[in-house]
Amino acid sequence: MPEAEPRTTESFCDAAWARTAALLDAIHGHPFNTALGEGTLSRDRFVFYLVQDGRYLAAYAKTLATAAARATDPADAMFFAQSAHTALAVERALHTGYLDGFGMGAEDVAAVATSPTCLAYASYLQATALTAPFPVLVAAVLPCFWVYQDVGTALLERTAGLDDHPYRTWISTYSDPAFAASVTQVRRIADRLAATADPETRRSMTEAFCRATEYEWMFWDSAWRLETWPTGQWLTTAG
Ligand SMILES: Cc1ncc(C[n+]2csc(CCO)c2C)c(N)n1
Repeated sequence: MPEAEPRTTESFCDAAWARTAALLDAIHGHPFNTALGEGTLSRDRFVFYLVQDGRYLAAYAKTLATAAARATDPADAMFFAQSAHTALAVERALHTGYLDGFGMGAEDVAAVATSPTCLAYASYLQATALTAPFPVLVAAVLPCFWVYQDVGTALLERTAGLDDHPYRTWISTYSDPAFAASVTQVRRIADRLAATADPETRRSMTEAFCRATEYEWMFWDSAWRLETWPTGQWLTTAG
């Protein structure tokens, strides 16, 4: 009798992270993040990022709330419900604090159109929340946590000792050890679900993880390019 194939011991998260290694390097080395770390990122680009991120967070919180509703394990439901709250409460405070400091009030923010990339990422997450198997939804929300912790920690190392750094508050949010604990938790949930998922679901989980990581790169890139709708010129302004 032929010997059974050895079962792979590599976790879903380790495999997914390895698959996105070059993309993660590209995220770390993106001019937006280099300039953010150096403190030379222009106010325009940072404001663009913050306004779009506010829109993203509203959609992301709904995605997490849907994950809480769909979770069968009460501990998972608690984690996602708590994270939905954090996304809205803590992060919105961060955004509003910066935007107020830049003289951008609620009305100025409301007047900005949601960018194509932000809309695509937010729509992708919300569609996944409503139509994909639960493990695939978890894989899709994972890069948001994980990539930010990775980027935040790297930025903290690069900017250690620079107390007057203009984007210090942003950097410390994502390099906070309490935030690292939430990354560990969501990784554990993803690994547990992947361990019992059928091969097709596991493949879809990897695809969702990669797609969301691509959107993370695109999000920073869209802020760097101050992305607009190429079709905007043909629409009359709202009366
Ligand atoms: C495009 C984009 N991707 C990820 C984050 C980071 N983030 C947003 S909500 C959340 C979890 C709960 O707080 C995390 C880590 C962001 N701000 N913007």
